[in-house]
Order: sequence, then C-alpha cells, then structure tokens
Amino acid sequence: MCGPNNWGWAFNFQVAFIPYITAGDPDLATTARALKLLDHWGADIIELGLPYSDPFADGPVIQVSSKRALASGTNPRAVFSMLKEVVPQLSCPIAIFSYYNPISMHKMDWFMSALKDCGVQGLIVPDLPLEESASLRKEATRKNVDLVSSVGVTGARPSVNPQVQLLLEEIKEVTAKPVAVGFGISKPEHVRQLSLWGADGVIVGSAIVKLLGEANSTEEGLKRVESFMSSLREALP
Ligand SMILES: O=P(O)(O)OC[C@@H](O)[C@@H](O)c1c[nH]c2ccccc12
Repeated sequence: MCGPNNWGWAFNFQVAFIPYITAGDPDLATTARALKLLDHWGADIIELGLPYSDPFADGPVIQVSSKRALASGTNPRAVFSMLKEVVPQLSCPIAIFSYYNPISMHKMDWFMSALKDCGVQGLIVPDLPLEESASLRKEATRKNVDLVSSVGVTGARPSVNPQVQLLLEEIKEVTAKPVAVGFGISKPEHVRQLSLWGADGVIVGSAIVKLLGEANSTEEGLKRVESFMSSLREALP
C-alpha cells in the first residue's frame, strides 16, 4: 500500500518488512538466490550479515549460520563482489549488518567505499564502541551510507514481550525516526501484534536463517523461505 513514510528511503509500505540472512550460508551462490527471492516476496529492506567468528549478540541459530558461512570461505570482499552483481537486480535496499571487529580490520574508507560501490545503502553495527562511532559515522556520511546501531541477543521466541508496546511508545516520544522491531519475531501473530502496536518495521532473522540452514538442499530451503515470507507478508497491513 502506498503511503507516506519517514524512512528517508522511498518505499511503498506502512510497516516495513525486513528479513535478515547471513551472507555465505551455506555459500554465496545460495545467498544471491535468497536475496532475489526475499526481494521478490516483498522485503522492504534486507539486512545482510557479514559472518564473524564471535557473533556474541546472536543466539545459536545465527551463530551456527555464521560458522557455516566462514567455513565456506566467505569474506567481505567476496560478499561485496557478489552484491555488485545482484544489487542491480533487486528493488529493495540492502543494509549490511556487521560486528565492529571485522570492519576495523579494514581501512574505514576502503570498507565504506566498497559498500557504496556495490550499491549497499545502510550499515548496522550492533557493537559499535562509542569512541569509534565518530570516525565511522564521518566516513558513512561522506559515502551516503545510513548508520544504525543496536544491542541485544537474537533468536526466535514463542511470543512478543508485552513491554515492547510500552518501549515503542516511549521511543516514539523522543524521535520521529522510524522504529523497526527485531529479536524473536518468527510468526505471523508476532508481525500482526507489532503492527498494531505501531512498529514502523519488523525484522525477522533467526526464523529465516533456520529454514535455510536446516533444509536438506538449497532448493528445499529456498522453497520453505518462500512460503514463510508469504505467510508473514499476509499478516502485515
Ligand atoms: O534472529 P532474530 O531474533 O529474528 O533477530 C534478528 C535481528 O533483529 C537482526 O537485526 C540481527 C541479526 N543479528 C543481530 C545481532 C545483534 C542485533 C540484531 C541482530
């Protein structure tokens, strides 16, 4: 549905649907296919995680997924070159999700230029140290990449914590920025609930990563993700 949104990026949605997957799990060819599929099934933004050996803010599902991705030799350079080919075929923006450590192993301007060069529009760093945030922000602003930071531990949960409703109200009192809710969203009921509470976006990670990771084949994993995406999409206004 078309309507005004305050994301700063031009989308046609009321509540943004934001899937997360880990790049390179189980390999980058599968990630390329998954990105196209998520885009096709109505993702408004895709969070693409760079795998890291110590993903401490992640629950077991994304931790194992990171391990699989690293085992197949995934590194930022390879992810960026895959994206360079795939991004022009997508209609939704990509935000790279990365812990600070793998970013800091590169020159900041190289990293940010590489992001920009392959058409990435956002960068999420869950553990960005305050002391480092100024230089990263400066480089991101120069390259016109949006920067986001958050804390917590991921993983599917049976229900949405009712405190989220209050938290959403409190956050919206202090900012006009859109607020997307993640952590534990894995069912159409969760998505419905969060839309009713006024979330501007919902982020779904572990539930999708699990479908891809536990399938017996890439084909089967992508099929499962496809039907899961359509059931979540239907729950959105
Ligand atoms: O896997 P979940 O519970 O669906 O949540 C993922 C999610 O919100 C995404 O933004 C994310 C993936 N890994 C993270 C690490 C920290 C903070 C956030 C994340």
